[in-house]
Amino acid sequence: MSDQPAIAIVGASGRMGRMLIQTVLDSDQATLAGVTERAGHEWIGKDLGACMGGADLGVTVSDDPLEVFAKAQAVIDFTSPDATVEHAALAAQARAVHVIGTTGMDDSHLAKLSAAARHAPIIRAGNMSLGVNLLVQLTRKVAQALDEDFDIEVVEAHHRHKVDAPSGTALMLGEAAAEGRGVALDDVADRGRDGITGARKRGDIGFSAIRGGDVVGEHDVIFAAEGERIVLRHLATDRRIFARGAVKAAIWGQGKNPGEYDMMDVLGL
Ligand SMILES: NC(=O)C1=CN([C@@H]2O[C@H](COP(=O)(O)OP(=O)(O)OC[C@H]3O[C@@H](n4cnc5c(N)ncnc54)[C@H](O)[C@@H]3O)[C@@H](O)[C@H]2O)C=CC1
Ligand SMILES: O=C(O)C1=N[C@H](C(=O)O)C[C@H](O)C1
Repeated sequence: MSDQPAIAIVGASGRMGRMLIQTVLDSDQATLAGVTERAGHEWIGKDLGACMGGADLGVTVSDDPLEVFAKAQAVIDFTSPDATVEHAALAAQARAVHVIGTTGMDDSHLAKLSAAARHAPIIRAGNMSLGVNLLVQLTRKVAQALDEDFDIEVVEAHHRHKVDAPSGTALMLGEAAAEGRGVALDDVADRGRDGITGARKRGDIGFSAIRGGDVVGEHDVIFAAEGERIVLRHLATDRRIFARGAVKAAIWGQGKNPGEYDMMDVLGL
């Protein structure tokens, strides 16, 4: 076996799936173990290269994750919460590092991931880019330095196909702001303003989501006081930043003990 990890990509035809496959194929530090799509998808049983509009790669798109994971040291998963939970159990069975970018998880999904992480490492982040993970750190620091005279608002924009809101990144930023303030996000989050909402509650952390066109991902954390405003901003213009982070995580996770990790661990932030 080569010392480069073989990586399985699930959700091969997705916006992130395609980007991840290309990133692994271009990497000199990892190889492609195989790819999956959901049962019934038109790519199943076909050659991946042809599906992606190029020459044959000799890799057949599978709908059997366990068969693909058995050949892999890592699985990268940007699919849906229900699919990710199923993949987590199978990746744990195969003792493969599971890198999860999927967002929109609820508490029951997270509990199942924690159970799987008892058997193999899981690295999960709502955003795998270096820039956003730095922004998370900055947000925590700024929130720590300012008092509640500064109202905190997180504003995010994404493409028209995104199905969850607020984005995983917005929630990471909100969590960091709450931590900086020494409060629990659940106690202060204001996620759905509409109609006669009443004046803003002091100390709340507000979230707003814009959906349209092909926006890759934009996040502002606004600290607004009387007479001044600080805006921390990240603009993603290319999904490669997420794919590079995920492949880095898959490599970093090799040899790690079972448990739950995030991109702060991978990036050493
Ligand atoms: N953490 C991060 O850095 C990022 C996270 N994301 C998240 O990744 C997820 C996917 O995003 P996109 O690629 O834009 O969505 P997409 O809808 O383009 O792709 C998802 C793919 O997963 C496939 N899929 C669904 N169930 C499956 C199953 N059981 N087995 C195999 N494949 C299955 C779908 O058929 C689809 O091709 C979302 O939750 C999104 O928020 C997206 C970009 C960056
Ligand atoms: O769905 C997306 O596209 C993205 N999802 C992630 C999120 O929910 O924050 C990361 C990135 O913003 C793109």
